[in-house]
Amino acid sequence: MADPSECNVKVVCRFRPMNEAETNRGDKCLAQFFNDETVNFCKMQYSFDQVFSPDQTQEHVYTACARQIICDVLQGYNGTIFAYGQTASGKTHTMEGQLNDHLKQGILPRIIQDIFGHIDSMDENLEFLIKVSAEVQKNWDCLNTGDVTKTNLSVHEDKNRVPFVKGCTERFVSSSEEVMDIILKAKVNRHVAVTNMNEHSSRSHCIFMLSVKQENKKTKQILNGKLCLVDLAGSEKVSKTLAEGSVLDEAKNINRSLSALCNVISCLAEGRRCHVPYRDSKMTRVLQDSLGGNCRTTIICCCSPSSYNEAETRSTLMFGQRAKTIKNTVVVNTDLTAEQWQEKYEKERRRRRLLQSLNHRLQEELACLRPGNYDF
Ligand SMILES: Nc1ncnc2c1ncn2[C@@H]1O[C@H](COP(=O)(O)OP(=O)(O)OP(=O)(O)O)[C@@H](O)[C@H]1O
Repeated sequence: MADPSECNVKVVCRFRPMNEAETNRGDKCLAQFFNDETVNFCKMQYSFDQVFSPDQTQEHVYTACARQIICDVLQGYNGTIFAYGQTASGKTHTMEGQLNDHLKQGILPRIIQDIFGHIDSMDENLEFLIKVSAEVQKNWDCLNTGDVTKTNLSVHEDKNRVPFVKGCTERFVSSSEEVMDIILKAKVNRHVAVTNMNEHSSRSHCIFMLSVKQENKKTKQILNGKLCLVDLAGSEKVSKTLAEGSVLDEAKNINRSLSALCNVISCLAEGRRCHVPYRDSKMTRVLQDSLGGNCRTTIICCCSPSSYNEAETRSTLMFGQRAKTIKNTVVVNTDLTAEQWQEKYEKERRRRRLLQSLNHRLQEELACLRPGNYDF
């Protein structure tokens, strides 16, 4: 088993192009790009692990910030990619894109195809068990075809204290086509759920999980990698959405969970790890392992270059700057084989014997030092 290693959360920033409405309105483009790591927005400079200007392709973004995660997951690490930014800043474009268009597809379909491509070319002694699940804001279970409006699934912790959504449907899959089919159905379910709940807002967080368990038939070694792809709801101010009534309540709810996310990030960035407020929202609880846990995490800050969105873009860039300082400690998730358990047992036995003899020597020393036993 690999030793734990500390790695920074990787934070990248992607600017979308000015859109037609912004150009027609005469908005100014406030972003200037100098190199791959720096952007100048409204006369302030921001540095990231990588900066993507509007002309950079989906393929480029995928290769630069997502491809590595496939190796991580297949080596038994957990990996998360999440997109943060205001509405229409390009989160869904980046995470999903146009699912069936080879050039315009985003990270999710590319990762799925590459994972299965890697598996096909790997050692034939390896046996894989892959399952997927998807959930959205209010913990709707998107893969549940029987009752799509089943809401408010609760968050529990597994034996390793890792939170998970209890009762969320998981599907075993055997090909990238099967996963894509499931994703398309999940999108329809999500739409039906939104309509049934009479919520006309498209704002919601969407979390897609893929677990890969692999067993080496020769060595019996088992590795468990988990991939989590998150498309967060837009982080704009509620007043800008012109929402009213139940939509306004929902918008406030979403903003509460995003503000819980910001509080968690601030806390981790300042190194205050003992009281991280993960429990302030279900979304931060579900993402607990990705934020400050056992996970290689990439955050994609999606931004609009337009002067109309200046405040939101600044706030997204500041969010990214804070998140850059977070460090996660990652370990390979492995189930031990019988021999490894035996080895671990023997090692613990040797350690126990050593501690017992040390304890014995210290007891003797203590007895000698007790009053009246000094031998000057
Ligand atoms: N980098 C880009 N290049 C070209 N078009 C883009 C880019 N980013 C976003 N767009 C376009 O901008 C529009 C809004 O993008 P998208 O729907 O991805 O935003 P979003 O942040 O997911 O919004 P919401 O929070 O409302 O879901 C879409 O039409 C999308 O195709």
